[in-house]
Amino acid sequence: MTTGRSALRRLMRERRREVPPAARIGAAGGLAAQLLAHPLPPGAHVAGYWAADGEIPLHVWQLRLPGDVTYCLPVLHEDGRLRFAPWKAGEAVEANRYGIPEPVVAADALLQPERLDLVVVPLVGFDHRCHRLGMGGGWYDRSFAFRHHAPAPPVLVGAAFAFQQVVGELPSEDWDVQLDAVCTDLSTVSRAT
Ligand SMILES: Nc1nc2c(c(=O)[nH]1)N(C=O)[C@@H](CNc1ccc(C(=O)N[C@@H](CCC(=O)O)C(=O)O)cc1)CN2
Ligand SMILES: Nc1ncnc2c1ncn2[C@@H]1O[C@H](COP(=O)(O)OP(=O)(O)OP(=O)(O)O)[C@@H](O)[C@H]1O
Repeated sequence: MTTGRSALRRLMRERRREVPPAARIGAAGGLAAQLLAHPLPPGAHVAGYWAADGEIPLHVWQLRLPGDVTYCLPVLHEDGRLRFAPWKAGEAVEANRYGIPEPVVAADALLQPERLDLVVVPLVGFDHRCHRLGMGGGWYDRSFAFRHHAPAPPVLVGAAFAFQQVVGELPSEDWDVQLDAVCTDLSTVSRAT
């Protein structure tokens, strides 16, 4: 069902980009409230993303995180798996090959995906089973493939506008990593256990 996936991806990306600025800012606040309901261990390492292509923004959540939490952003790595770099507002970033800013840090400051407690995962579409349709690079699926056989942490929580939930079920592939939950501006959908 590769065609189904690419047509849906195009449609959802268009809808995401069409959200007016005021609605986008309001949605970021609603999303933050949903995300903050997830308990974090003391000194947690969490990953967000730098919103691009109309994605729901994470800045409100980032600003409201407890002071002992380390916020990280994804960094593309040549082995096809993401690394995560601690990042605070104002620190240096550089556009990656997709034009998405990523922190400029020394290699030894990068964290492996396994090191994180909570990962907020960008997505294009999701369904009631917490299956995810991403941008099509397979980055999150490769990086968190270990979650097929291992329990959380990291807890994987998708972030989306409520309208990104599809009716019915997404066509899925063997490699798709199911999310533990998806938070939207309006509510949280949890994976059936
Ligand atoms: N904000 C954000 N950061 C992220 C992701 C994401 O979805 N959102 N990723 C989630 O995996 C990774 C990057 N994956 C991406 C995969 C494809 C495209 C993309 O725009 N593709 C273009 C054409 C490809 C190209 O230019 O080579 C397109 O589809 O139009 C962007 C990011 C890591 N960082
Ligand atoms: N665990 C894996 N091992 C090897 N290749 C993988 C794995 N997971 C995904 N891929 C590859 O990644 C490609 C893209 O996958 P898919 O279309 O599901 O990406 P996506 O989840 O939408 O993207 P992203 O995570 O970048 O947002 C697939 O064609 C597949 O070949």
